[in-house]
Amino acid sequence: MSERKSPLKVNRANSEEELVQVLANLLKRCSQEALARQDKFSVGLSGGSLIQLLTKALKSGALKTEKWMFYFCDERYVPLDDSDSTYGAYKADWLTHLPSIKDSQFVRADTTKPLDDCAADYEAKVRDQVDRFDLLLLGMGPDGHTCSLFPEQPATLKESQRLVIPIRNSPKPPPERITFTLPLINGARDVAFVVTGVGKASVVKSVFVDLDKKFPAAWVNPTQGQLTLIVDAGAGKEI
Ligand SMILES: O=C1O[C@H](COP(=O)(O)O)[C@@H](O)[C@H](O)[C@H]1O
Repeated sequence: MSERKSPLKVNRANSEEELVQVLANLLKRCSQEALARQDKFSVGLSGGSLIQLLTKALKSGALKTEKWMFYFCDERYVPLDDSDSTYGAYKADWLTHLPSIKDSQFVRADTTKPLDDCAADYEAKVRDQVDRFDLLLLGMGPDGHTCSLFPEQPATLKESQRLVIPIRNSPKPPPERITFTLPLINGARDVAFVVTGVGKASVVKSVFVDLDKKFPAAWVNPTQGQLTLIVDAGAGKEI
């Protein structure tokens, strides 16, 4: 058990429609706050189940996205056109549903470089372009992993210098990835987990109520930012 640096805000949605609306409201608030401070809204994206929910939120929210820049909280080390590529998945979805978002708004990893260089190069891009992320959208697996920080690889949680690291032997395929580290994640202004499905109910309790540090997601604790949990009825069943 350890203390949160700021209170956790929990949003429980009773339907997918409601969850999408909560996500749209979060995007609206964070983008308005960011654009009142500066000329750009920096958002870190995760993959997996978040992709389609975010697409729906962006569609329903009728938000002006010209000044938004999208980064990847983690990325699979595969070619950009591989079906496992998170960038590729967003690109395919948004090309169809959100044509106003341009490819130049994605800051993607160069997976043609060797894995270590790919991570270092992505870190250099982040350091060059972002002082502090305005919003990170995170998912969580049933094993309590977030980004590509897995419970089987606890050393990744101790990283204190690098902001983006390579991952080898990921327990979830594909085995090679790059991921944001805790110093970068916990420096963000807003960090929101979007977690759905009853299969994640018990890990949601372990992470967000018990703060059980054997789960990487429990290490997410923004030092001066807001942490939000958005769950559907299934994932929120035990909290
Ligand atoms: O492999 C990954 O998994 C997590 C969780 O995905 P979900 O489908 O269970 O929501 C995701 O957040 C991460 O970006 C991805 O690389």
